[in-house]
Amino acid sequence: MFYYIIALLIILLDQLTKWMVVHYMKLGESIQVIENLLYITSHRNRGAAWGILQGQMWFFYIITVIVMIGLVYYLEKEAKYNKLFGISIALMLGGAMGNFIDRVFRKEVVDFVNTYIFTYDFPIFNVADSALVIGVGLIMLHMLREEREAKKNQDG
Ligand SMILES: CCC[C@@H]1OC(=O)[C@@H](C)C[C@H](C)CCCCC(=O)CCC[C@@H](CC)/C=C/C=C(\COC)CC[C@@H](O)[C@@H](O)C[C@H](O)CNC1=O
Repeated sequence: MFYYIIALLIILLDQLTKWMVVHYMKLGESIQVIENLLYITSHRNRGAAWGILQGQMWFFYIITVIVMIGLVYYLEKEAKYNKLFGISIALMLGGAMGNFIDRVFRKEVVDFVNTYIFTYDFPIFNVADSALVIGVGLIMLHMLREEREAKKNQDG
């Protein structure tokens, strides 16, 4: 149950930030936060990461529903016994849901975090994307840790 609250908090934070960008900024408007590093730019994306698959909403609905069913399944089956794994699933669940809500109600995803990493203009993303990427990263950490433990047990 605790993990669903994390997912819910991610969804609320994601939707709140997107709502503020939509209501207080014009499309394309940019606010500098840290010069040459971080800007808040009001942006919309009808695709997935890097704008791939523009407008393929049905594809996104199907993929997102499959991803969320898989995440809930793992959360119920495995993650109850492992905090790190549970939190990463919850982050991904919240992130997937955040963008899913945009795709259903807005038919596009609101993005606003505009970072220039080493002058490369990284695609503009949002809280939901960050939760997804952090969740993916934590899952990899969890798998590495499990592998190391398994090896240690094997070596005796
Ligand atoms: C983060 C997943 C993208 C997110 O997937 C989702 O919603 C999921 C739940 C549903 C998708 C239809 C299915 C996964 C597609 C996988 C994918 O796309 C490859 C992901 C690579 C990833 C490594 C894990 C890199 C990171 C990229 C970015 C995020 O950097 C922080 C750039 C984000 C900007 O292009 C922004 O415009 C995107 C826009 O907000 C819509 N977001 C999505 O489609």
